[in-house]
Amino acid sequence: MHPAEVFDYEDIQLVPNKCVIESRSEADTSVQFGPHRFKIPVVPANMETVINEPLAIWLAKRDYFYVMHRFQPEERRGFIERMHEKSLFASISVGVKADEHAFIDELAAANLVPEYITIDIAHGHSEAVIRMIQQIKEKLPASFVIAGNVGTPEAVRELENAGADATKVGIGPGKACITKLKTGFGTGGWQLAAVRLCAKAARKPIIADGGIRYNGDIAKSIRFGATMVMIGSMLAGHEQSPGSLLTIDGRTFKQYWGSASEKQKGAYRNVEGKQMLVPYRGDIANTLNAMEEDLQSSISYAGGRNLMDIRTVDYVIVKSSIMNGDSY
Ligand SMILES: NC(=O)C1=CN([C@@H]2O[C@H](COP(=O)(O)OP(=O)(O)OC[C@H]3O[C@@H](n4cnc5c(N)ncnc54)[C@H](OP(=O)(O)O)[C@@H]3O)[C@@H](O)[C@H]2O)C=CC1
Ligand SMILES: Nc1nc2c(ncn2[C@@H]2O[C@H](COP(=O)(O)O)[C@@H](O)[C@H]2O)c(=O)[nH]1
Repeated sequence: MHPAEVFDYEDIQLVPNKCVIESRSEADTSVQFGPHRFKIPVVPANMETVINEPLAIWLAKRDYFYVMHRFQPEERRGFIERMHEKSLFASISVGVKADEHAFIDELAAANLVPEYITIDIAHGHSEAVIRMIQQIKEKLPASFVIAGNVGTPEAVRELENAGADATKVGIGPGKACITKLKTGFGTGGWQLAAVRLCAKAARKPIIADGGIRYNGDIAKSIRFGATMVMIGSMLAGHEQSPGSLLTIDGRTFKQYWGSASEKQKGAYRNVEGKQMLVPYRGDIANTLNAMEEDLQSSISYAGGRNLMDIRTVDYVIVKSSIMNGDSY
């Protein structure tokens, strides 16, 4: 890989084009992803401190994408039923162990078909994920399958060839992640470049997952080939976020922990995530509205009218990668 091709969000600036709209409100940020069209190309991370059932309902009712986490497996069947009773789409996560294969069989036998199924494991370029994709495609062919996480073009191609409808890119760039420090592997520090390489190889949509620190990083992800952007820490600090609210020295925070943290696992075994606090940010509606408005502005700077007009703008690399502010 040429060094010039290795960069992260903070290293890139997009180059403006002549504006063709009279108001930012004319810019259309919506995106088609699988069977639905969503208001913005943003999905809260499928983590226990980021999404829960009330927030999933809130998001689905307002045309935002969501992916429910997989850490209360006994709740998932009822969750799908309750979403469908409300005429809302059901979007769940699964792992790859034997009981997860049994769960897919159970859904198929009950004719319960989630609109979206995300296969969520740390190292998604594996036979275990390929087997799970194949099983879902055989038993629940109408479900849109998102597989991950991966960090290479080869992995994207292999999971797509196995039947995945979308792949999720990002090994170790997350705020609560310590994979890069504990294992030496991943896309931490060059996540945006990894999204670019993966998107060039992809024939299906890519989700850029992890490392988003500013709203402008959403536009940068779209520029480099993502169709959807998964966000954890920036969406964990809200009134609706499941983590507990804490006040320290007069400042309010919400809990945020990695899905591979000791807190999530209940034991210090194969830990690749940490627990932390994120500033409390109030109503998530305001944050999502701000993301939409900033994306409308991005589209205007791109000289376009629609989200995908961002794809073709020029860019410059302005400085070297750092570790994205993360620490162990
Ligand atoms: N995006 C990211 O960078 C990362 C995300 N995570 C998140 O943490 C959660 C837990 O992830 P995960 O531990 O994969 O889930 P699981 O504990 O469900 O593991 C899934 C399966 O994959 C195996 N496995 C996991 N990692 C590896 C590996 N490196 N090599 C070989 N086999 C492996 C596990 O076996 P065994 O446990 O016996 O090895 C298990 O059988 C998920 O939500 C995941 O998304 C975790 C780390 C990185
Ligand atoms: N290496 C780890 N990555 C994790 C863990 N839990 C979640 N994640 C990934 O992070 C993103 C969110 O990133 P953010 O920068 O927006 O906060 C999430 O979607 C997962 O892919 C973990 O324990 N270890």
